[in-house]
Amino acid sequence: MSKFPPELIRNFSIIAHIDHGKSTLADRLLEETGVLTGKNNRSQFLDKLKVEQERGITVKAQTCAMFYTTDDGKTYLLNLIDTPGHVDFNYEVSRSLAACSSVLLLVDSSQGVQAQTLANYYLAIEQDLTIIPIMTKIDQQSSQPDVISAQMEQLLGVENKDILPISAKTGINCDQVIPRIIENGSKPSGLVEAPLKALLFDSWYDEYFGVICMVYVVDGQLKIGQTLISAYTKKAYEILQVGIMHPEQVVTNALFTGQVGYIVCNMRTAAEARVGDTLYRKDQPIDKPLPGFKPAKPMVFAGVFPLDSENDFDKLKDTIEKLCLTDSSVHITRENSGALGMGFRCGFLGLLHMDVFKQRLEQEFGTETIITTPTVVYKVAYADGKEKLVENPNEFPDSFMTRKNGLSANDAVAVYEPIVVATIVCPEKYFLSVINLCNERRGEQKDIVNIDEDRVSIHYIMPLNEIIHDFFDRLKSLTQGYATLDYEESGYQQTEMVKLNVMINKESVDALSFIVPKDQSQFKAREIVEKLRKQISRQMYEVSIQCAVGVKVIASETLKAFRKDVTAKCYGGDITRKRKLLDKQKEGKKKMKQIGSVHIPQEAFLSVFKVDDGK
Ligand SMILES: Nc1nc2c(ncn2[C@@H]2O[C@H](COP(=O)(O)OP(=O)(O)OP(=O)(O)O)[C@@H](O)[C@H]2O)c(=O)[nH]1
Repeated sequence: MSKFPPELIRNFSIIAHIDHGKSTLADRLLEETGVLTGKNNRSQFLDKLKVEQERGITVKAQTCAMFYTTDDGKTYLLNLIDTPGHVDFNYEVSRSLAACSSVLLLVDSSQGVQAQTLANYYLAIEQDLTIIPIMTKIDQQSSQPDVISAQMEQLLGVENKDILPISAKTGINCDQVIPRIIENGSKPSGLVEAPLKALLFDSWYDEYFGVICMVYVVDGQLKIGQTLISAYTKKAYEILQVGIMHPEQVVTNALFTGQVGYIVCNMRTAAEARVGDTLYRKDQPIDKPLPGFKPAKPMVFAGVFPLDSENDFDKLKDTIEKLCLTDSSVHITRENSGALGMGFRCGFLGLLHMDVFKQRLEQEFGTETIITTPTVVYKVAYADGKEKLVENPNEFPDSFMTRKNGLSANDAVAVYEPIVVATIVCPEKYFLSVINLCNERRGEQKDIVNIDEDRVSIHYIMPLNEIIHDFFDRLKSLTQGYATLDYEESGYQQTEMVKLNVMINKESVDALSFIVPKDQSQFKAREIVEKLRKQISRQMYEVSIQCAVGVKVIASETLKAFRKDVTAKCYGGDITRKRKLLDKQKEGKKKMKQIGSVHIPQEAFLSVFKVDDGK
């Protein structure tokens, strides 16, 4: 590819609330520039993963180069960097934005400004990007262009005359989008003659090429055969292939200042490609790396176990390893549970990320897995002043010491939980229900702003633990789907939590223990033992189901002894039929987990893990 001077390059992203039409607009732009032709034209080209197509959401940011020649004969290189829209993936949004100079800020002309529009807008402002406001879906009957433009003016600091109304679906005004990007968007501001500084902003694993890194050449240039150094690890890599995504890999052998493209070098694992890292040339040392990103930090942890731990563990291990090659933001360690056998402790960016991972796992793995109740990472303080991060309920202390003197070093004295600032945008008529829900979930009101006559934007400080347990679903159902949510982590705050231990016939079932606010422990304990009683069928002997905090039992149920006589319906003495039924019963037992002498069906675990606060 010829060397494009930075003034002929525009790197931009499309940012919007989920479902406001980013991918549809991206497809339009690819069509306008001839990237999508009959051969590869399918809707939403940028949404590559199967899960993305099934759920219609973008999970992983994809990038595509386009060429556009203006009336005065100048050819521009436009790099579109698609961004995911869901709250869990905010870190992907910010890392994509670091490769851009401008953003198309897209707002649905009937939905208006939503929680993620605001969150993404602030991310773009923080990074000093030029904002090109676009109002889309104007073909819709429910579209309210005047109301929504006024909202955009008020909340997004844009001028009415700059808002471009379009329909990405029918194509109205879509031909004006690229000219706007060229005229109003900023060019990259790097230094052509300076030593190379390339920002690694995305990576994935390709079965054929291995690790592929997306880079933005901030200063200088890079070429095939050069040796690059990672500013983070100081490891050296030889560039084996360089190119652009157009939309598939197209080899160019070099990338120049301001360009975005991919490199293949001898990186072995996705973990080596650290997003936010600066790559520089071995023969051109640099003073300091580019400012990095906030590293993606797992916020929600859960255990993942095969249903049949004896036979399927290796297969699960292979599948998880394979998935992690393409999604390095999942954090994996081995976990051994007395009840569920060998499995993995996995850390996710949020609940949607966990859900997407689970769905991909089931697609690849082919069978169902057990995912234990998700938990956040607690910080536990000990008497000797040390602190420990706890991501597994089993490592949570059984009790906390309240007295000041006579403590030994290992005594836990306090617990802190992660908190977030949540932004909820909803119609005013649901305002009270939303406030009640937030209060119920231990939230603390920060402020409330009227967006317009009908809608409000509500800010709450909330424990993350309350958000990960079906908060979003409850919010949606209370507001008939109208509320939108975004949240940002905001450190830790001291709290009072206890660990609930579940015991079956006095034996502790590690996989079922979980952490709850102290003042809800009684209610939660009752709920668990009742759920278990319903799910565990009667056995040959009496079974006690108990829930305890430390050694103190706070809820218990007893199942009376009983043998389910599966042959009762077989009148007469057909011994073969009777044998068959008994065999079937035995078979059924195999699908159960044995806790001591008690067989617990998978459904019992699943029912406890299923988030349901009974409201
Ligand atoms: N009527 C109409 N529908 C549109 C338009 N643009 C997008 N849509 C529809 O809106 C829905 C969401 O569009 P997407 O392009 O998938 O939205 P997105 O913002 O990429 O979604 P995420 O990637 O999940 O954030 C789809 O059903 C589109 O067909 C438009 O201009 N007019």
